[in-house]
Amino acid sequence: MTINIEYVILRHLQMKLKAPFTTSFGTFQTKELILVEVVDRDGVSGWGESVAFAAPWYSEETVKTNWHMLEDFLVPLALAEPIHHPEELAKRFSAIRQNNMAKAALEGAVWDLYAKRLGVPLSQALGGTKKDIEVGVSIGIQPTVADLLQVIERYVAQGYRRIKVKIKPGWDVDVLRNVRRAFPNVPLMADANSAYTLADVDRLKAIDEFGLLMIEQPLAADDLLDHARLQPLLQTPICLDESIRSYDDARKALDLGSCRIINIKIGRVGGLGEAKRIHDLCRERGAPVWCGGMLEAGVGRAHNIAITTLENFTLPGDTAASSHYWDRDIITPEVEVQDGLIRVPDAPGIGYDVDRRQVERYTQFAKVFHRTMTA
Ligand SMILES: O=C(O)CCC(=O)c1ccccc1C(=O)O
Ligand SMILES: [Mg+2]
Repeated sequence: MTINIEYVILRHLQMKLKAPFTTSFGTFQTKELILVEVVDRDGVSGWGESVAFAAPWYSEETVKTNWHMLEDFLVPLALAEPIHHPEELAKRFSAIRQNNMAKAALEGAVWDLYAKRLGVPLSQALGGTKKDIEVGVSIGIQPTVADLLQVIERYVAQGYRRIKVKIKPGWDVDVLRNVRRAFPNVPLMADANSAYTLADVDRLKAIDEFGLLMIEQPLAADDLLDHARLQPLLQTPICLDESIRSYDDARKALDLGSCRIINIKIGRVGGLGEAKRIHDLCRERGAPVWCGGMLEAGVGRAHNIAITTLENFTLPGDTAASSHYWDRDIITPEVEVQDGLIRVPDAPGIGYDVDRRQVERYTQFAKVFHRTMTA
């Protein structure tokens, strides 16, 4: 198949979160994001979403650096020549270092277009087989432990398959003890977002008694070695998030024993193609994976659902319902969770319609890039 992109529209959206979301590194009140629409000669649209945040707390990429990379480098590369397969685009992008979230946003739009042209769901185009996916929910740091227990109660009642709580020094061992006491059987994990160092090893060991599924990214975002030192000292499996930006990072982490589980975020690793390669590697190595979240709007959420249909996504991810984040999402239908499950859509491409009226409402500015006329 040949994809000829006729033009690309970048839109900058701002969406208010229903509730502030607090991690060890800061609080999110609103989400700014870039929506990528690629349109081919027949007027078929493919959609992608940049998951970079407005500020460089989680990673060095931001909404503005993504816009710059897309406008000045990536969109011109995508428009330069026909594309025969989305994987080809990722190869074209490899000349540009890092900037994975910007690359993934455009690559994801091309994957959606590719699957729509084939007339198959994106999940199927990626090789996924599941008809529904099990999901969990990530719960931010709350003002008090009582607040946290109340929030967890609500999500457990909604049927989410596992609860993730954010931790940081001073909001960790006691908090987890209280959560465990109130919910002795709930599948539970904690995400530190790099808030600790090896000097905190005793505090981290103290977490072992709560029988967590895993502890996510306790140490530095760019580290594999200290995590490899830490893992043998803990019973709790380490899951890496921030540290895994490529297939090679995943290979090295598994070789070193830096983790036993990997959180795959499509944006962080540079696209669906790389996400799938990491998934395949982890399957061969017997390491389970799950799909992380970046407070995505509907388009990014749909991509997460599609990749999660691959068989080695055996642990519930962070892809919660649209209504967990937004008063009104940008897709129809919105993503719904019933009994902790999301039904995988079977319409072509991402399988949800982009609601252009809502997109308009949230768009602050946009820019169109046309293929350069030749001959
Ligand atoms: O609900 C979500 O989308 C995931 C929430 C989450 O845990 C998160 C949110 C913002 C930045 C980093 C992370 C993370 O997984 O580390
Ligand atoms: Mg994380």
